[in-house]
Amino acid sequence: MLPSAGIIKILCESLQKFPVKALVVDPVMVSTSGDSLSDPSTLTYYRDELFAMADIVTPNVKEASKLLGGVSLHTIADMRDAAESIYKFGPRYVLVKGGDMPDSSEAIDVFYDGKEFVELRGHRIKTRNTHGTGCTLASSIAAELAKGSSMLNAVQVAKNFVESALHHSKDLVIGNGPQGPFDHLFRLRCPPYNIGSQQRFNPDSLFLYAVTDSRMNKRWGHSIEDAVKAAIEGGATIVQLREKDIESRAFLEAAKACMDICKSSGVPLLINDRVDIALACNADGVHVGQSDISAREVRKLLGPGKIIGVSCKTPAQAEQAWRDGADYLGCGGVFPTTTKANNPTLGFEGLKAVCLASKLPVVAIGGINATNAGSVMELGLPNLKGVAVVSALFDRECVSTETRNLRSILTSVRCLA
Ligand SMILES: Cc1ncc(COP(=O)(O)OP(=O)(O)O)c(N)n1
Ligand SMILES: Cc1ncsc1CCOP(=O)(O)O
Ligand SMILES: [Mg+2]
Repeated sequence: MLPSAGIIKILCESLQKFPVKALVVDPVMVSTSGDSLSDPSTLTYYRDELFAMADIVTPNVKEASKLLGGVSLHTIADMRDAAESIYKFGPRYVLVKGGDMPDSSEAIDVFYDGKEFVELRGHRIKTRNTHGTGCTLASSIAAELAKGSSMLNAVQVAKNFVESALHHSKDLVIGNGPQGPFDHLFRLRCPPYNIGSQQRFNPDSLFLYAVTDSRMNKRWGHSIEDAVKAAIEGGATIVQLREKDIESRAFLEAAKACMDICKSSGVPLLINDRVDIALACNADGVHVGQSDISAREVRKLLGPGKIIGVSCKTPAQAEQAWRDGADYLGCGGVFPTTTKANNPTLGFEGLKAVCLASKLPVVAIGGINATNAGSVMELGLPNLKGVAVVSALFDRECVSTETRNLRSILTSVRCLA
């Protein structure tokens, strides 16, 4: 908070003398509650001195209006115009935050890089505990930039963090004023972070991802529960129920039983495609593909604490999945597969392209078995966390033996790395 022109001047001089790696300027002029927090003479100094040095400027709509001489901002189009005008003051990027826009079911921020606009959409969390959201967002952006993130990435991560913190603090009752504080340390306060007793997603759990298939189980006379039990016994680190031809009622019963099995072993259980089943059995998450409900919609339905995986075959799909709030990407078919009809084979080149384009953890899928799993992990891509396997585990008589064998192959590659 820079309350006077003199202080902004001193700050600018200091920044010239001691340049910083990235400068995030949150022009704290009007609080969410509407209070003016700086003297009117600061306006010129913000616009003419500080903004030109900034990597990003992050006004809320009231501040954007003030910076632009009191223009009214009521629509996304107004926010875009404001971002364009503020960009002319010289920062590299502008983020106009729409959290205070009335009558909107979403919290939409407009990001502008001088050429293109990106609308960042989040859930509007109904709570009075919003004190300090702007400061938190700006600080989170700075922290992400310090970690080496790109600007859009940093903004998205920061926005996700604020949304999660708001969600986890929404029912706190502290203090009397119109606004309450929110809890930045919510991840420590409720280690489950997830709803219920589940653990927050650990990308290392993608190491050996067992994906079930009801036809294969039928062929070998295995129930879904037995197959899942055997996969976990053999060392599967995460399980997905991919049951394409089972009736909903039977699926839910099996999913509930599998939840009990997975919970007692500390292995996350995801449901393929079916958000309804995931909600009904309180699964750890959902995996969706490009023709399923989007990750953004799934996130709205499941909330911030659940795991969402998205199948991606291209860098563009990976970028979209990240924007939509996915936790990991499933990339494949790396090799030809007969488990999923008409699934294009990407090969190592396709897998590499997706991994390199994203910061999200990736699990490779498609035709992976004991003979080729090692070669996938030997690619040594830092965000490639593991392999997802269907037939090489479940189209076999002894699921636990196959899983154990694959796990030991993956472990030996990891030990050599
Ligand atoms: C881990 C993982 N990766 C990819 C997929 C494929 O999902 P999708 O493209 O939606 O195809 P279906 O599995 O629904 O046929 C997956 N299931 N799991
Ligand atoms: C679901 C899916 N998505 C891409 S490939 C594939 C099938 C993987 O099955 P398998 O491991 O038997 O090749
Ligand atoms: Mg699907």
